[in-house]
Amino acid sequence: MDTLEQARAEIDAVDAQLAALFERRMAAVLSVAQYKQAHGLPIFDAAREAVVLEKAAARIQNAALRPYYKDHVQNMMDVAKQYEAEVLGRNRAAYQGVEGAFAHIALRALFPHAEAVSYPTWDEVFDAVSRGDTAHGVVPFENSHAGDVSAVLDLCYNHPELWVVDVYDLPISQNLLVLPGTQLAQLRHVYSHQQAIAQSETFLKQFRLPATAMPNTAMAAKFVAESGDPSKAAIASAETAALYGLEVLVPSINTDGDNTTRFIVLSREKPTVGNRFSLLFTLDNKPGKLAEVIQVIGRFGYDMESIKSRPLPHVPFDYYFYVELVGDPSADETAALLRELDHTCRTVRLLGVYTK
Ligand SMILES: O=C(O)C(=O)C[C@]1(C(=O)O)C=C[C@@H](O)C=C1
Repeated sequence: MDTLEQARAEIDAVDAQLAALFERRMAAVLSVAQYKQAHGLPIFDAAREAVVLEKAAARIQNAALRPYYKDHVQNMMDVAKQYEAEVLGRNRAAYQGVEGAFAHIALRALFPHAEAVSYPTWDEVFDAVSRGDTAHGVVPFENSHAGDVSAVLDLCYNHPELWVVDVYDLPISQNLLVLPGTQLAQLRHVYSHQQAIAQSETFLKQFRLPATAMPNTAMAAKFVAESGDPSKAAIASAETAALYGLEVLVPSINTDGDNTTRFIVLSREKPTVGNRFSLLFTLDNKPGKLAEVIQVIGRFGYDMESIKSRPLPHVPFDYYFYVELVGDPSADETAALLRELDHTCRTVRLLGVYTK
């Protein structure tokens, strides 16, 4: 046996032992999952993971191997979480913000029985779904008045492992929330999410109220409630007022009466059934390329309900495109359309399949 063969024989022997240990570990993970199910505990346990990683690092003699081993153990835990989610019926959904935020209201409507798990940023919602900590993620995609939530579209672009499996339109009514008994004349400053501020622009201008952006509307309400300061107000939903002991001083201050926010549902599982689908594509910078794509879509008979373009993350002055098409994504023509677009575009990817 030469050295290569010898080394590979050793790898095979170690892998055989690891496989048996992997099965043993997963059997223990299954017991943990069942315990968590019985006691209503979340799958993800950040404190436990930190302890597991610390113990793992301490067991490695060779310092150069330590970071690799930590990665390996983290991967094992990520796989364990996916397994746990699977056996527990994957009934967790992620959203950004705090209870009462619009994303939380949308999540409740979409998944009334799921455990709603809050994350501080959209980025972390995407990561949670990606890692399998939650089966779904609910994030805002566009607002009928303030427009696209571009950062979310960029995250979709940057997470090719995730799919959009559903959309949900939530009518948004922005209300001016104050401490009980406060009058309009007492107000000096307003706090809310940047989009809610944009949606209430006319009202804020009319009453000359400066506004400060916060990560979400519910956090703004919480901040106003905790400040105890009657010169401060928040813009948020009526549900949020009840949650934080605030009063609706002026209801529906949003400029656009039909203000609606569209939320998308993210999943790691590829959807198959729906009457709409969305694509992300990039093009070579040549004359007529975009027109060519639009022509192909038209030739296949798909009605295009939306088209957006965004700067490519990390590539200055290059762009990617998003389109939403009406049609059956499982039809043979869709596969043919994607094959043809594969030739026309630099890259093309099916992002979502859902019913509207
Ligand atoms: O110990 C647990 O709580 C587990 O679910 C097991 C495990 C692991 O694989 O070690 C997996 C997920 C948790 O976030 C922490 C640890």
